[in-house]
Amino acid sequence: MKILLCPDSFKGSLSSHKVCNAIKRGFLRCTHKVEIVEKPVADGGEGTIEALYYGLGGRLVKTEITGPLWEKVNAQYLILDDQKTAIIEMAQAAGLTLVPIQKRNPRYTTTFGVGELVNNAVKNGCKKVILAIGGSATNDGGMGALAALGVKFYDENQKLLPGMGENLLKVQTIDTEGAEKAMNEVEILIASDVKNSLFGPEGAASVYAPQKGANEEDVFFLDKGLMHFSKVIREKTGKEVDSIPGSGAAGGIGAGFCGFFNAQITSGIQLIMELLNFEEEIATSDLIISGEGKIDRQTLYGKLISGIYELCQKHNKPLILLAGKVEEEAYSIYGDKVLALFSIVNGPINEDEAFLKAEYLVENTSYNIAKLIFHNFS
Ligand SMILES: Nc1ncnc2c1ncn2[C@@H]1O[C@H](COP(=O)(O)OP(=O)(O)O)[C@@H](O)[C@H]1O
Ligand SMILES: O=C(O)[C@@H](CO)OP(=O)(O)O
Repeated sequence: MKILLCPDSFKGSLSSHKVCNAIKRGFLRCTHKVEIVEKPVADGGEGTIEALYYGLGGRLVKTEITGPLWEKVNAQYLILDDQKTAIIEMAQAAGLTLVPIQKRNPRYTTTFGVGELVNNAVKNGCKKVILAIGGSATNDGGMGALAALGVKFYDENQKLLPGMGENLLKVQTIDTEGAEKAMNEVEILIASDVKNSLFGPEGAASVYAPQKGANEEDVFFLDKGLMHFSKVIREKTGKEVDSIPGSGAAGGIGAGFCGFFNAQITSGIQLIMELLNFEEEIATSDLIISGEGKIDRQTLYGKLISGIYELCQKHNKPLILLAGKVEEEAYSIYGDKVLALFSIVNGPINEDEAFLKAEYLVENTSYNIAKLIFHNFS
């Protein structure tokens, strides 16, 4: 029997890799007569590099770059074995978790470090960059990243503007003369975790800026800024970036890249599943176990598990889901769709305790699942 383990991370408590290990331990406590394949996954946000490094190998490059608050941070990206493809996780340079709660304000955070990572990869010989976006602290339309790659933005007085949400509305002229020439030979594939448009009620600022610390006034200001920014990009390049699905992901960084470089936005989940050869793994497995921190109404809509679920349906394979929390609505929504749905907690414990015991609880639930599967009823 082949069992495929492909959980997302349990945000706040366990990386997807740790969830895999704990499930495996649970099964091995029960039986060794089973082939277990571990494929930790991620949706393009935090944890993407870790999951892809585990699945694809390659070389991790560590470097110091500019963080979202303009301070220095350590980050890493992955160069695949072809030596030409780099995988960059935006959250490493501009992630929300890099900003303490009291300092969160997407008017002042920057994606400058994302541009530095791209530059570093290109200087290391990469011709293709897969940029996984999401989990960001920024709303700068990619202005910071573009600035790090040599694009200059000026206000009406010809004053050079640092790339951040606060300055989007001030951009009057754009100078691409100094842009890195090597970028002309680079293909950028932007793996986006969501499909939002750049501005408006479904845009980057309205939907995601509040979780980054913006108040109502900030949201209004940033939304106007992104609209203006796309207008000046259109005037400069002739490109309409605001209507591209996913241009509103991660504070609009995809829009900026599509405006000035050879970039395309695609679904992060689909891309990661293709890179990790998921369809074949699922088609050749007897049972698939996945999960995430919380299974709720949104789980099957656009999130990573929805992709896994669709492939399980296609190949008629049973899927078991594990989660720290299973919202009540989830049982009625998914109950008939998946083979089983388990919360790992073993009693009315609080979240701190659940996080602390998470590894043990995943292992224990998996042990019990294994006992059920391998019990001989005859
Ligand atoms: N070990 C755990 N036990 C109980 N609840 C958990 C655990 N880990 C994560 N969670 C819950 O899951 C939430 C995160 O949901 P998750 O599905 O992992 O991420 P996302 O926000 O991307 O959907 C956390 O805020 C927490 O409520
Ligand atoms: O970074 C962001 O703006 C959002 C959407 O891309 O990501 P997440 O909701 O995963 O933090």
